[in-house]
Amino acid sequence: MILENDLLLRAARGEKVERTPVWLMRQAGRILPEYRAVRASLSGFIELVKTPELAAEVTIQPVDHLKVDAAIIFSDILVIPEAMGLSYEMVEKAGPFFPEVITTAEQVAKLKRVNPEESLSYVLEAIRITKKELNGRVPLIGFAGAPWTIFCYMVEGKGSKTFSQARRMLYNNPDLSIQLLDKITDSTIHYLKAQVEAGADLVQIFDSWAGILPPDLYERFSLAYIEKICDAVNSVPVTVFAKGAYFARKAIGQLACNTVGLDWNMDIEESKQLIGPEKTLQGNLDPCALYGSYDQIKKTTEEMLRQFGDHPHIANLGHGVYPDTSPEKVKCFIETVKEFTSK
Ligand SMILES: Cc1c2[nH]c(c1CCC(=O)O)Cc1[nH]c(c(CCC(=O)O)c1C)Cc1[nH]c(c(CCC(=O)O)c1C)Cc1[nH]c(c(C)c1CCC(=O)O)C2
Repeated sequence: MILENDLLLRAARGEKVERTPVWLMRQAGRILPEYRAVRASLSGFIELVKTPELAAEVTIQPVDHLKVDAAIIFSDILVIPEAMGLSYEMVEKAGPFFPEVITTAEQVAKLKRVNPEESLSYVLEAIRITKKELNGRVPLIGFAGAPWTIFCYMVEGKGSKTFSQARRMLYNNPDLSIQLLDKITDSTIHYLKAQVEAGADLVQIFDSWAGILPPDLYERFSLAYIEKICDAVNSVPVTVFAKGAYFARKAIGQLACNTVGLDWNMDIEESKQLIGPEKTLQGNLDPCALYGSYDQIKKTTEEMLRQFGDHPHIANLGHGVYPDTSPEKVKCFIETVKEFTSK
């Protein structure tokens, strides 16, 4: 299908664009009253993720209400561990929780190789419905967690500031760690390819816990697996967002991806130098900047855009939008990007 607005895809491929495309990580979610209304009618987050018609509806809400240049499929990175046999719960105000965590080789051996058409058919169906309802208005982004970030949740069992159980396994049992990372990587590749077949126009890999590893362990236990995914998924543009991995920017620039996501700690000029001219950069306004006044938001957004200059760029925040951000402030960010870069 021909897209009416394909700015995101052209920018990802490094082509010249009339203006910078803009979307927000976590745009489909609690910032929108329309999302909260759908969510309130259900027993929980996981039910929403598993009901394709409703997942498609909340995926499209930010396109209608915020006028972003892309939709991102409403799902979670944790659907992969669940499809491998490790189910999760989403505890209100606390986040994900896995009743069983991985500690032994027997458990890793028992994990299933994901067949997305079976165990993740609800995501694929949500993608098909979304594509149909978007009707070419904007591209649809698919996604998955990076193997290391998924490993963190499967070993730790919940969110953590340090993920010390997950990091501990890398030191105490590197062989088992590798077996688990291999299995996650294999399933993730199948899953992302299935998303593309279902209609995803670009895919993003979220390595949310990249920043907690020392550089050498990051190369061995995370980047090596992201590299396999980038090599395998080559029919649509790929974005790698490794939060906190400022030490790995040069190596990330060597991956077979199109776009590199920057978090708000990463200096833009330095990132351009390290990552090089071949990659589009995505990001990286501090999500907290959206708590400022309209004038402040406009000023900090314009300053960010000036720093990216004419380097291929997709405007976004440096991480997901915080749930208590006003949608009007989000709109101010989006409109500033559109106005400032159309000049
Ligand atoms: C680490 C991670 C997770 N999930 C995700 C990541 C990587 C990105 C990141 O670093 O933030 C990815 C994710 N999760 C969600 C999306 C939807 C698409 C989008 O709009 O970006 C995406 C891309 C929905 C969600 N995922 C979650 C919610 C909130 C649950 C709700 O609405 O009830 C949403 C909308 C829950 C979730 N899911 C996860 C956590 C830690 C939490 C709890 C924290 C929180 O509540 O925000 C795991």
